Amino acid sequence: MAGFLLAAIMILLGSSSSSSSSSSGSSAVLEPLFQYIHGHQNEFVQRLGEWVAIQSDSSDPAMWREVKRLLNVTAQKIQEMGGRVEFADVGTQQLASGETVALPPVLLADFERDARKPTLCIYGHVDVQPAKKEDGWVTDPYNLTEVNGNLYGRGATDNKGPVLAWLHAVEAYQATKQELPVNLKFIIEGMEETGSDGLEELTRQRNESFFSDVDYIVISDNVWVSRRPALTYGTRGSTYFFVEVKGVNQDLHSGVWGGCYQEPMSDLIALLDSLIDHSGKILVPGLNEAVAPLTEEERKLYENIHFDVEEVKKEMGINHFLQDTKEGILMARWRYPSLSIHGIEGAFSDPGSKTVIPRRVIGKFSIRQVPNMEPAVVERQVKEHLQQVFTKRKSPNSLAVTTTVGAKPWVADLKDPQYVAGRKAVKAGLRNFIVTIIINLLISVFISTTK
Ligand SMILES: CC(C)C[C@H](NC(=O)CN)C(=O)O
Repeated sequence: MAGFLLAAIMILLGSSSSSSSSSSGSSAVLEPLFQYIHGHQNEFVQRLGEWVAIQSDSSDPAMWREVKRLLNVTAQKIQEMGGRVEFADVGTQQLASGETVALPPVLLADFERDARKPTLCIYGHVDVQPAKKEDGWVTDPYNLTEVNGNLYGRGATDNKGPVLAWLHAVEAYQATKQELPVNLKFIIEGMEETGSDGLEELTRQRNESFFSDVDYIVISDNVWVSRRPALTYGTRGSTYFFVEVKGVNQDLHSGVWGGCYQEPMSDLIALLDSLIDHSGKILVPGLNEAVAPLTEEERKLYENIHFDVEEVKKEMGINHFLQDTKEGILMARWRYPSLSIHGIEGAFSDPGSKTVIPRRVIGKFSIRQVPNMEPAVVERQVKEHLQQVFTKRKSPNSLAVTTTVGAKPWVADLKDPQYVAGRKAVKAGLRNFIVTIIINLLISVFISTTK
């Protein structure tokens, strides 16, 4: 929690060092800010606990009321700090049942503007993906719990903590009567975890209004590679697949019916197994061909990235990576496509045994895509491949493949002035932070020796 807040402060201070504002990233600003943060740590964590307790699961339309509740809580906090808020309508979604429902709105907010300062727009989301204790959580996912100095709760990192960190940074500036070095705007959504329905269209519509004076957008919705600050300059895209195999019209007892007909689950397992091999290679024909080739310049970038393979192995409990080198592992995570199987709906997954043969199962997997892959092409390639495998099995069951999400990959130019400024800002913020820590240490040593 303190890490997110620190990162937010670092960015604000970093931005101030390049603006003409009288505020500066000196210890005169930092000192009261850090004191305020230190003194309100429990309150901040308690607020994060309240946010985590709101089950804002955007994958379930029945839970959208909770998504809206948290958007309201966020708006209220912004208003209490003097911000203006607007809930922008982003249309409707048709559910599998055929019913059409209104999507949770997107929260747009801003604070009083000073024309001499640059304007920073913070993007964040307050929705989460489903989480149940049975999924393997050690603690209740919706009850923020501290274990060995770390806070665990659904959405604590992705993305409630970072959104709150920004709000707490504003609170700290205001409470200590420090002038914010930038103008701030917020765009907070509640549908990110299911593909940000309506968001792209909204940003287009508001390009000439809400976004017209925005100089920089900050997306605090990613993780650092190590404990060193990191700027994300690209993310992989994603297409989410549902593979439905339907058999008879009721679940059957394996002792009574097993052996006399083709079970949907066997078809599904064969289909899922045809997607990827033991080395992580995606077996869908044509899919890897679109991947942008690795240039020497790009390869070199990976050499300097701090990522301690042995430490990560220990921390994550991974005893073997599919790649042999740090660079190979990072490239597999960032610049090559990957395919992950997430679950099977309709299959028995509770503890204990059950001898039922499910009549209908839906396999779920997703493909992370990279430049120059096109979600529409990937979708076609996967559907054709699955159909071919299914046809070869001569199964009497029925197959249906559908998709959601379809997010394109993006990669920014690291030499773009905004990234150059971002790097400088992080360095400046970090330098100021370290200087303040040293000054504080020296002061406390001086006080204790003169007592
Ligand atoms: C489009 C995806 C389903 C969204 C999801 N986003 C995040 O995790 C962002 N922190 C993802 O799985 O990438």
